[in-house]
Amino acid sequence: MDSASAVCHLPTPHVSKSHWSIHGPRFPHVTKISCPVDGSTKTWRDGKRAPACQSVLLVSKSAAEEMEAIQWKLLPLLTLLASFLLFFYFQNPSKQYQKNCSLLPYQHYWITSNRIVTPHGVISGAVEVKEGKIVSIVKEEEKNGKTKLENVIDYGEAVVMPGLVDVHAHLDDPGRAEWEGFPSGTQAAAAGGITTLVDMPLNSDPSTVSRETLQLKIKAAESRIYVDVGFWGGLVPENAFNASALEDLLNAGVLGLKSFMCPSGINDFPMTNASHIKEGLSILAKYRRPLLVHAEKQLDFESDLGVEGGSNDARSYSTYLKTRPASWEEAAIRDLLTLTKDTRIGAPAEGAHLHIVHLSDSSNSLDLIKDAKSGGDSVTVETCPHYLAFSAEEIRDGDTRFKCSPPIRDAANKEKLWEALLAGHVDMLSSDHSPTLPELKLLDDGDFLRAWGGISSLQFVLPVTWSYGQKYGVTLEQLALWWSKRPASLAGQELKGAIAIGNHADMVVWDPDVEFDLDDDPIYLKHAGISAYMGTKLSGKVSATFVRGNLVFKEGKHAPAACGVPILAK
Ligand SMILES: NC(=O)N[C@H]1NC(=O)NC1=O
Ligand SMILES: [Zn+2]
Ligand SMILES: [Zn+2]
Repeated sequence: MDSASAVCHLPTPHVSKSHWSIHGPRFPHVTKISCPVDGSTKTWRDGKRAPACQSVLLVSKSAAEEMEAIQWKLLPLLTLLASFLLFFYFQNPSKQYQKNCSLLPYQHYWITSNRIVTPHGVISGAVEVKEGKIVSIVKEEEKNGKTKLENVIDYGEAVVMPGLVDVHAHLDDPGRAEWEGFPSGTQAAAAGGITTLVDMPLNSDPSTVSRETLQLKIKAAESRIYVDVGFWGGLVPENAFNASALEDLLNAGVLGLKSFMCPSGINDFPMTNASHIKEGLSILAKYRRPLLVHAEKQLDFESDLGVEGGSNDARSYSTYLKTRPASWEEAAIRDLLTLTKDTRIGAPAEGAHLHIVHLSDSSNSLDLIKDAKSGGDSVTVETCPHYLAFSAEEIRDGDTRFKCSPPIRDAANKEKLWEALLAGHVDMLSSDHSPTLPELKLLDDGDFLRAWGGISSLQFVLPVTWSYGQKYGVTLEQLALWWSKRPASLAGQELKGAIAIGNHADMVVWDPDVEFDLDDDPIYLKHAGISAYMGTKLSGKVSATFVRGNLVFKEGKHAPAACGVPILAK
């Protein structure tokens, strides 16, 4: 080697240690090195070829030759080692990974059932899953005579449906993980057939209102989620008029924004007014992502509280109901719908979309929404299982498990809500799973006015919808539309929400005919006791849940590793 023209090829750290000393803390990809011959130092970026190294010029010719000889001797060994590792990796790309992520020993398999719910109807046949995706769907009659399937899991008469996509859950992590948390919440979701959750920006601490706070969420979710989780960002007065802050939050990957038109119950998540919401919609238009709004507007209400014939007993549900009348929902929705005219085709906020969360009032509020939709506003609305399952008349004094906002209204309202859902005026369902610590539910006092408002339901939403929907003739296709297809589309997840070729293999297997006692089953919610559903029986038992092809839940057990992924918008 001609020492005068020697170029110092930067060695990899382990090979170089005998020739180069590495100093100080190693920042990712940047290391400080020094030359032992002349003591000069440099910073070195991994993998980059360095400029001519004067230090090496001082290395004697024989030393340089020695180095080269060693390198040549090591080369075949290293090549052999590298090919062995590569061979092992490509032969077995997912075995190591899958061993803990899935309760199945393979990644290419077939699921067969007599009731597979597809966008083209319920079929008897087989779904082929490979490396996390659905690669083929074969009807029973088309299968005959074809090659024998391998790795078949036959579910017989059990229903195979797209996994549920719950666009409204409060997992409270980080900061209030003692209320719920990513591990417990996503295990409950998996046990309930939910394969994707979108986490609300409030009830965690801090609220998700900036790039930095979103990053805290993502960090808290890392390796701790059993299903896929996306995040809504908060639209609050602090960021609403700050376009660059909102864009920063949207660029960081939130799937859309969420705001409140009344106090949220969380100090660092203040309510917005119409002008904040207008600003939010104008930014969201560029991103084509939705704004979700809690639509209740406090009015100076003439309440019956304390007047003759009325009761102001805080333990009585009717007292609470009177504090949040349907007119609050109606007033908020009326305001919102003056803004959504801007979302029409050709209007200034075309591309933005407004989604009204947890509608309870099935009367005037719903009529306003219907009109806005028919006028071309980009608007959708969800309701929740608790508004479809319960009615005010049945809620016993002091049973604050049922406290939520907007409140559960009377039985006639519930009937109309079902009608609207069946007629397609309510677009989708969500859990609004919003638990807290049992002591904040004030179960002992039974004070409806002071107890935390929020229903705990995540694990039960599928059997609840099915059981209470029987009376209305709910079909499997409707369930898939309300719980999977439409919410996936709201969240911008076009590869989720349907059993279709090319989609993520997110599926739930459940038995509509099996009735079970909730108290007999393992409950994965952090505080099962505060759920209004405990102590009841439901039909429709989940037996298996697949997330991107991984069998994450089977017969009461979860896969050992939490392999859900955070979903970030691009
Ligand atoms: N902060 C929070 O979770 N609030 C929820 N609880 C509830 O009952 N309705 C809500 O919006
Ligand atoms: Zn809400
Ligand atoms: Zn909520």
